Amino acid sequence: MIELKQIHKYYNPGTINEMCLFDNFDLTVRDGEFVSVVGSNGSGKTSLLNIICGSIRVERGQILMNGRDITREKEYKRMSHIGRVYQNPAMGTCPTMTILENMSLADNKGKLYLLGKGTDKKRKDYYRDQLSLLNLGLEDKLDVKVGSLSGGQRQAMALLMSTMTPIEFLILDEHTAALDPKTADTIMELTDKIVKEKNLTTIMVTHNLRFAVDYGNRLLMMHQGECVLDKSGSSKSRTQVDEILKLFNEISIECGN
Ligand SMILES: Nc1ncnc2c1ncn2[C@@H]1O[C@H](COP(=O)(O)OP(=O)(O)OP(=O)(O)O)[C@@H](O)[C@H]1O
Repeated sequence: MIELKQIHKYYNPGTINEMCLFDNFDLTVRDGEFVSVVGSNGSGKTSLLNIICGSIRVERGQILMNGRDITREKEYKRMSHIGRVYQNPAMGTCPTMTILENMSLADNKGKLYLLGKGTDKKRKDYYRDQLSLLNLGLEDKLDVKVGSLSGGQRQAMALLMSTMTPIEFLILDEHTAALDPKTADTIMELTDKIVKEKNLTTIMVTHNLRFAVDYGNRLLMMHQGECVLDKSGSSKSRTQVDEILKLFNEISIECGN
């Protein structure tokens, strides 16, 4: 479970550009929830993910992970429990290394890793098995540099790599946004499969309202640092894209956009 309690987040505090994004913001994500987060540009979605991952600090409030206060814990420590996939496929993989090296790197997340050390046959077979789940033929290209793969192939690898070690939480930051519609569909199906198989508590920020509606068991809409919609259970499963779009438009009109 992830709990954010009375979070205050200011950008540029003490300057003329000071901006209060979160003012007493609360959110609880329960175990096993797959939360889709939508919202207009600048509504605070990425900041929310950054606060959970420890990439940015908060001025006030508490962040709890399974009841443990991690508010002051460094990002690298938190990330041993969290997998994160970014919008840019280049963020989650190393382009100058081969598929095998990337898999080995992800496999050794959090451990003292010696690049010179070879990967034994058993481990190589395991990587092949994992890669074959992607149905992209990458299991036969272990020696190919990841930089030569397509964006979709790299994002599939980033997803696999971020969920290889035992994690509890998966953070998806517009992870299909840079992909063509068909590849985005494939990656989304793969995401759903991994989330279900590994029973990961997941937060997915997306601008794709169809994905937000079709996947996950909870839907949040953010606006100006607040949750203006929070649907779960049967209410979420009954939600239609049109309904979300209508709310989006109403909010935009209110803001004069
Ligand atoms: N490092 C920063 N310094 C100053 N202001 C920031 C910083 N990061 C974000 N902001 C501001 O905080 C607000 C929320 O930004 P954030 O990136 O969290 O929104 P978002 O909902 O993810 O937007 P988008 O959909 O465009 O990615 C915006 O007004 C943005 O300008």
